[in-house]
Amino acid sequence: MKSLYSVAEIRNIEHNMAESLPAGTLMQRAGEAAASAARAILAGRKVLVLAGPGNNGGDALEVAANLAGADTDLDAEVTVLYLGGPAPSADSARALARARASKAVFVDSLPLGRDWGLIVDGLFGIGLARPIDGDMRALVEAINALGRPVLALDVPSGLDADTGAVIGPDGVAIQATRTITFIGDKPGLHTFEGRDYAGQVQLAPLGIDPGQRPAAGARLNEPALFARHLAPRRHNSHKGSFGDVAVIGGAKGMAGAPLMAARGALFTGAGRVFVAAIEPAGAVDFVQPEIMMRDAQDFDSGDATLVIGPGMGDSVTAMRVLFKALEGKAALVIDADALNLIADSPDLQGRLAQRGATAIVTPHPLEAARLLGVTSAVVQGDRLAAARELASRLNAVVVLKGSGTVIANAGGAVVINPTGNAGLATAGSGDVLAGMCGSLLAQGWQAWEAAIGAVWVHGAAADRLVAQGSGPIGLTAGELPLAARAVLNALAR
Ligand SMILES: NC(=O)C1=CN([C@@H]2O[C@H](COP(=O)(O)OP(=O)(O)OC[C@H]3O[C@@H](n4cnc5c(N)ncnc54)[C@H](O)[C@@H]3O)[C@@H](O)[C@H]2O)[C@@H](O)CC1
Ligand SMILES: Nc1ncnc2c1ncn2[C@@H]1O[C@H](COP(=O)(O)OP(=O)(O)O)[C@@H](O)[C@H]1O
Ligand SMILES: [K+]
Repeated sequence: MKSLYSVAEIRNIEHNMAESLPAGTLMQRAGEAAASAARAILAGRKVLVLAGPGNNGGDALEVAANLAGADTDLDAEVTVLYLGGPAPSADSARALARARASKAVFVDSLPLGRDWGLIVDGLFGIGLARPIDGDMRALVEAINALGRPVLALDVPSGLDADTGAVIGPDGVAIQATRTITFIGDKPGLHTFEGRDYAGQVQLAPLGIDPGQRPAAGARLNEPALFARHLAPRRHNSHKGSFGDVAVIGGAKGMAGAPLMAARGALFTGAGRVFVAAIEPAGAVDFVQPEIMMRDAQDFDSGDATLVIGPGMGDSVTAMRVLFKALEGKAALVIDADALNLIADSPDLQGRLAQRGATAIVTPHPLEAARLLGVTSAVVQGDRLAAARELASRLNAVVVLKGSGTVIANAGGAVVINPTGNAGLATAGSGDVLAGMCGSLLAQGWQAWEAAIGAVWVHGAAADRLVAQGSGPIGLTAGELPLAARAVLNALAR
């Protein structure tokens, strides 16, 4: 299981471990792990180590001592820019003495030149308490402008390890190539701005075995979390075995949105797929004639799983079909315009909450903000908290979309999705995801697993397309269903 620990949880683990280990042990282990990570990505002889005033700086000094120690076989020139205060911790003071005794050269400003084979970022870790400003800010900007490989220690300096936001207002953060994070992985490295700043994330548990770590508040999505539903299909099956999905949406001028969702459902294995259009645009979809076209006004969805909202608009008809869907017993995916209608109506919010936890809601940050009555900046400022709060208010599985999609349920479980890329930032990709959620629900998956499974496969489909050269620039939502089919079949095998 890939646990993600909040800063408070990490501090707690540190606190418990400190009692059973000799002083300085964790910092020494951090310094050793980071020095091997540094060797692995070194792209030249010159190494610049940035060491800040706290224990993150102490880690950096350990790295410098290890790379420039008398006994090292590494032919590196290590320069240390030490920005420590007058009272370093005992651990940091010990690390400083070790680094001073090594071949590392200490400087007090950023040396000219840009031929660093590696820059080690030990300015701030999980102790950053306010935006980086003044000279330190200028240093961060200068480092980022160099465009050299950067290994961040624990967290890229300036990034909030809990939320993935650059600590602001108007903050800056180190842009890392790779982040080696200590004791436990952290949510902020995987969502919002975190993926861009952290680069590749590597965990160094520092010898603390999983049994000594309490359960984490969040985890990273992976197929093991939904694997129980990934069975090969039985020979003795028929289209009724894999459920019906009905996508309700498609107001005037928005006929494409429910079709995208319907294709998402069809290509991930739903037995039969309908589009019930608010404004019927045609009797057949000639690109995908398997999809059955109906009029939402008089459509009887029977037992079909409903995906409601793509391109649905806010007409009286839209409101009426949404009301009916919330009253019904069918499993439900609520997306796009349906979310906006619910945001405007405390009555509908109450009905959704009372319905039981069979609904998946798939807001992007602005839709989530409307539902919570805040701005999208507030939602993005703490995506985990926003998803948790929405899941609890709506008593539903919430998929808060965006880089590092956050999935939460009313029981407090939180998962961050690591698949996907900026190729998904294109119109219609959310519709495809909603259809995929509906498809897995229709095939009998539980709401939680349908949501995390669909999000994982949707992102992996985009990653597959990028690996084939079809993105991220110009990737279209219409390409996702076929790629998702390949990903899902590979998992099922
Ligand atoms: N305590 C432990 O057992 C371990 C700690 N480790 C390292 O220690 C780090 C946490 O250390 P700290 O708690 O000392 O925190 P940091 O090193 O992240 O930074 C705290 C220091 O920065 C100052 N500061 C905070 N915000 C500032 C700002 N905006 N501008 C200027 N100064 C600012 C604080 O006054 C304090 O001196 C972790 O991220 C990790 O790298 C590791 O060595 C593993 C073990
Ligand atoms: N930069 C990104 N990285 C990863 N996933 C992204 C990114 N941008 C968008 N996505 C994903 O693409 C989909 C977009 O959905 P949405 O915003 O509803 O768009 P639309 O309504 O146009 O389909 C979501 O699944 C979202 O998580
Ligand atoms: K750092």
